Amino acid sequence: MLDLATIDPRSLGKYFDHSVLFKWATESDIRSGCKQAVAYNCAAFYASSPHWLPVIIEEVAGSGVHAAAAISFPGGTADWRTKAAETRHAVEAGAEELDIVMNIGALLSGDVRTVQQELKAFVEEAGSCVTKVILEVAYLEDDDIRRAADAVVEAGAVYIKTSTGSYDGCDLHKFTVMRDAVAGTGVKSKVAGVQPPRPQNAYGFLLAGADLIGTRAVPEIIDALDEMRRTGVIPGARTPAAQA
Ligand SMILES: O=C[C@H](O)COP(=O)(O)O
Repeated sequence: MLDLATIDPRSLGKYFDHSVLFKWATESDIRSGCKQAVAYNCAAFYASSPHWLPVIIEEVAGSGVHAAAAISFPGGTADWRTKAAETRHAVEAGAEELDIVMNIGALLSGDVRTVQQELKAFVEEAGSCVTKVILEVAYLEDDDIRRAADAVVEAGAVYIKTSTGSYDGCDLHKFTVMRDAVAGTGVKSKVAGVQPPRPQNAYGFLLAGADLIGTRAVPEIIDALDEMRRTGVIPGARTPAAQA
């Protein structure tokens, strides 16, 4: 868990995956995002598909930031074979980390088998990539989140992730249901789509046990957390004197 009091500031970025996922992103937008990810020493940089991987790989080369892509983003409704083929292409293009969007329409229809099939194929095709599965928790009841988590654990993915950031977001309750559903399994949790993407919110989810935050707002969030680290001041926290 993140401890701002003791963390080496260069390690702060490793709690964050940076991304440029908007539909109209140009090569220039992707390159700028990569440069930010490198400057903030993020864990990975994501674009919305494998298309941008050659550009990302060029930009992050030698930095320790992993080149990453989203699969079937943002809808996740593609057939499992299409998802597997996209994953294979991403691996061939040099991806180091991959986030796939789960077919929650199938899950909510009771078709867990399709979800299991697509996740198994994803993990197999991903090989040595770090694998992450996005649920889109805003559209799932607690029991749906638990069923989705079971499929993620069964598939052997490395991370389970709350949201794409393209639809409704994630709240602390949904995150804790997801976190608890994978507790003790070794599957790690990634939070994204928190609205608004503010430092206090990112910090709150990290304190609640998130292993990683995915966000488009890396500079704003990491700058604020670093300020908190340097000053020992938590924004919004009241001092004992102020509470009296
Ligand atoms: O991983 C997801 C994306 O980084 C989007 O997250 P965001 O909506 O919180 O910026």
